Amino acid sequence: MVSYKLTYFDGRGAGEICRQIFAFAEKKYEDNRLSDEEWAKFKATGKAPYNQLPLLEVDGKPLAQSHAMARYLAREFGINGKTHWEEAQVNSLADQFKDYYSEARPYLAVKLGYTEGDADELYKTVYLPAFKKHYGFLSNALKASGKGFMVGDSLTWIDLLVAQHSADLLAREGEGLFKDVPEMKTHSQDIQAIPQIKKWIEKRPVSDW
Ligand SMILES: N[C@@H](CCC(=O)N[C@@H](CS)C(=O)NCC(=O)O)C(=O)O
Repeated sequence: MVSYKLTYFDGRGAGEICRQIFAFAEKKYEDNRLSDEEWAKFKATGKAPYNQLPLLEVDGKPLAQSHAMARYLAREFGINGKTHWEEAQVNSLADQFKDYYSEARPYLAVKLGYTEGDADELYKTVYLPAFKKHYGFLSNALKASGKGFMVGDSLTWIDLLVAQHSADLLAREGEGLFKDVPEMKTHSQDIQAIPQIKKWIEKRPVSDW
């Protein structure tokens, strides 16, 4: 049997997508959560190829970069898209999601307490334009599929990634943010109601991020 170990911090962040893929596929893995002190020691071992987390170890072999890890696991467990074309659509959305995150980062960094700044001002000038643009793209994909999924007629890992981010936004920023894209709120709620995902959300460690 293949052994999987996921090392990340004690938060959802960039580690959560792999945890949800494991949860959906009902696969066993070690959910290794490090404190900042433990991370400093781990980093010094040089085991993380790019000196960052998350890190996935498959039978002891390391793989870094959360999207590469998610793509690998999704392919292993059959939620990467039913055809090569669907897989490419999933990858396209995932790359676009990274662009959204880069644009939103100045606001998110302040809002989550990593840097100092005027969160209200950044919300108006940086975050809202990024949200409107990129959630518009996500909404277009969802409407094009017409099946409640971002791509095709079944769940892929991009649904898990987007649904968790939307759930975090709904909890943190409120429902008003989704007034022009209510279908994205429904998408998040529907994906997170999938029995394996719902079960994981109920039992996962509680964290602020
Ligand atoms: N593009 C990378 C980003 C990884 C990243 O930014 N990791 C942060 C935590 S979310 C980290 O390891 N921070 C600790 C450090 O850099 O020492 C991914 O998606 O995996």
